[in-house]
Amino acid sequence: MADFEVDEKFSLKEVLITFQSCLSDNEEVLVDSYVAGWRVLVRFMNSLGTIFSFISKDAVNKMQIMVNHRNGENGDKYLTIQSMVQYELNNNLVDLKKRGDYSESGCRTILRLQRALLWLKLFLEKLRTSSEDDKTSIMCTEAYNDSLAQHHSWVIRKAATMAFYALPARATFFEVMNVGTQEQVVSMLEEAVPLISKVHEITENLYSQSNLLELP
Ligand SMILES: CCCCCCCC/C=C\CCCCCCCC(=O)N[C@@H](COP(=O)(O)O)[C@H](O)/C=C/CCCCCCCCCCCCC
Repeated sequence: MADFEVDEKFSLKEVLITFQSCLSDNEEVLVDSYVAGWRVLVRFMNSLGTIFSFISKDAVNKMQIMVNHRNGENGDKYLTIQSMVQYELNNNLVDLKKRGDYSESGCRTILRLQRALLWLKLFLEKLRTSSEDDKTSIMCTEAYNDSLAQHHSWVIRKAATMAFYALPARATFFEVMNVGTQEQVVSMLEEAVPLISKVHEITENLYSQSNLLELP
C-alpha cells in the first residue's frame, strides 16, 4: 500500500463500499480495507477545515503505522485484524500492561481506531434518525461522550468538543456527503450503520476474547 495523500471528492457511498470490502467471507476484518475506510473519512474531515487537523493528524499517524506493518517483512501476518492479533500475541509484540517497546503495535493502533469506529457508528446513527433542526455539533458531542471521551485526557476532550462546534449544519452536512437528497442520505445511512456496526462488533469480540480492550 502507498503512503497517504489527500484525495479529492468525498462521498458517503465510498465509505459504504470501502467498509463493505472490509469483511471477508468468513467475517475476518481486512486491514487494508479497514485503513482505506479511515482514509476516506479523514479526507472528509479535512474538507471541513483545519480546526480538525489535530484529529486527522493522529488518525493518519495510526493509519500509517498499519501501512508500515502491512509493507513490512511480516506484512502477510497483518492481512486481517484476526491474523494480526494472533501473530503479535504469539510473538510477544504487544505492550499488555504498560507502554514499552511496542507502542506502535498493530493491536494497540487498531484498538485506538476501533474506539473511534464506535464514535462513528454512534454519530452516523444519530444523523440517520435526526430531524431537520437537530444540531450536528450536539450529535457529534453526544456520540463522543458515549465512546472516545472516556479514553481521552481533559485537554483532548476540551479541544475535541470545541472543534465540534465548527461542524456545518445538518443540511450542509447531508449535502457534502454527495449522495443526493436528504432522503437518499438517510437511506444510505440505513445501509452504512449496520455495516460499520458489524465491523466494530467483530473486532470488539476478538479484542474482548483476547483481553486486549485496555491496552496502554
Ligand atoms: C460519513 C461522513 C460523516 C462522518 C465523518 C467523520 C469523519 C471522521 C474522521 C476521522 C475520525 C477521527 C479518528 C480519530 C482517531 C483518534 C484516535 C485516538 O483516540 N487517539 C488518541 C489516543 O491515541 P494514543 O495517544 O493513545 O496513541 C490521541 O491521544 C488523541 C488524538 C487527538 C484527538 C482525538 C479526538 C477524536 C475525536 C473523534 C471525533 C471526530 C469528529 C470529526 C467530525 C467530522
